[in-house]
Amino acid sequence: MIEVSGLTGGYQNEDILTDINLTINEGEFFALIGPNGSGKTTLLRLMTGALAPSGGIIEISGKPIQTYSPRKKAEIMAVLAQSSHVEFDFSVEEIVMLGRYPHQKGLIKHISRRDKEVVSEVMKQTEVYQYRNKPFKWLSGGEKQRVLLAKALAQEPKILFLDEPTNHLDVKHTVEMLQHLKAYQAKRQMTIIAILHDLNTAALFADRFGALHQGRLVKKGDLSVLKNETLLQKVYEVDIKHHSHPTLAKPQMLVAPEEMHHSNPHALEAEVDQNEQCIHIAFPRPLRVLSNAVVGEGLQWLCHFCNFYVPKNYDCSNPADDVRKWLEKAGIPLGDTLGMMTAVKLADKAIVNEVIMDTHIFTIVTAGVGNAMDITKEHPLAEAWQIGTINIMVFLDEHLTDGAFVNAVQSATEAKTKALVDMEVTDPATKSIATGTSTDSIAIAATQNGTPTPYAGSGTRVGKAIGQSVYRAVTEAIENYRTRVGK
Ligand SMILES: Nc1ncnc2c1ncn2[C@@H]1O[C@H](COP(=O)(O)OP(=O)(O)OP(=O)(O)O)[C@@H](O)[C@H]1O
Repeated sequence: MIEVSGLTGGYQNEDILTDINLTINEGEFFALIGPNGSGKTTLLRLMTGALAPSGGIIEISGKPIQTYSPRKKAEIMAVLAQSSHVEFDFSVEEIVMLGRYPHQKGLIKHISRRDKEVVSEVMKQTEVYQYRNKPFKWLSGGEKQRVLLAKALAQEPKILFLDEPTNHLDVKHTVEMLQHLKAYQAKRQMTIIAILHDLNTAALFADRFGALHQGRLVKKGDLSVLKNETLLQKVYEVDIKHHSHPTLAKPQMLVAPEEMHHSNPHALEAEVDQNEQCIHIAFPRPLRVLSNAVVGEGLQWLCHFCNFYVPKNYDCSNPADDVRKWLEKAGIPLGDTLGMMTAVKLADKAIVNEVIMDTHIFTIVTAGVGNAMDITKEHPLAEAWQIGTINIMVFLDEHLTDGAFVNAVQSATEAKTKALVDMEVTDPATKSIATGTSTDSIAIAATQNGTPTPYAGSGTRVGKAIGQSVYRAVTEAIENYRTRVGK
């Protein structure tokens, strides 16, 4: 365990760090974060005993760092410093072997079998084994960094200090190095203290975090440190937003430069293009979208919105691939596009494009009610995937928060269901009023102009605009459908 209390220190009588108090537990991965010049390296140097503090105490396993002999320190801790320039004519293996020095006993050091085993193991772990006979100076920056990490690991330290260990490493080697370190750490209960500039990497691999700002440790704690946008904004002096990693319970940070938040005043002036196969709505700039569409699902920024017609006997074994093929054929850029499917004739579509309660809102709906369902009643589940029949796309000139997007889906769904009630659409299986159809799709797309709106439920201006627009569009689309099929 490392205990830092009341630590003050710096260079040539100038204190860089003031009153640092910190406990780092055995076996944890502690990340030091903070902007350039905030004092991270200075803190690391003080903790390793390379710099003498001007005040305060640093204890390692209950003993002040000053009481450790250099040899004892080298036995328990290893340091991978920032930009270590070793340009001697050593081979990679010789450099890594230097890490074994503290473990070699006697006046005349000799390389033991164990030394050889450890060196070869760490070279394999850091993927430098294949370069073992090469001169170190021939290696690339990233390869050198991995060799120096291997040297540090060869020391078999209890505590590993890393100053920007992923400097020079590409994405693959960054992830691999930190994964190896985590595995190694778990095996040996090694404590890692690392300066990490990349907050996303820190979020993925570190257990706890300390944020330095102008020589003070302004926050320490778990992932909540990285989720604290106000803190990060103060420390880094740039707007940082966090969002959730799509597959891991970890936050990821995104920088949002102020000057890039441009106004988008004509964003709802879309071009609508329609033929028998597809309705294509194209916006000149991307809209933020929440959707369950076949292609473009989740939260995304998209410019193109397509609703494809498919016949009732369409083979739906791979709808996303089909939509991608159709988009490619039509020359519509896949990465910018949302794609839905419907078995309803596209000519039955309804468009409501107006300003409701100060909100410019444009809703387009295709609606067939052949597979209408009452969601509250027990039903045999549909055996095969069926094509969505009420497809709703809502475009708004509003700025919705993520929560407001969810509210907007709620509002649109309530309005759809009200339309089904008023149109007396029934579930053929239960004979009760339907709440939707079995495979409905929805997209809420907003320009994100203006001040963020946190709510879009039925008690809000935006929610009411969505409700009225969707109600009218669904009603008209069902009327069109019924007129065509003669029901
Ligand atoms: N050897 C030195 N002598 C005098 N001042 C120094 C020395 N090394 C660093 N400093 C100063 O101490 C302050 C903190 O530097 P430090 O290297 O600890 O910051 P850092 O947070 O690690 O920055 P970076 O992210 O840029 O590596 C800086 O203002 C720096 O100029």
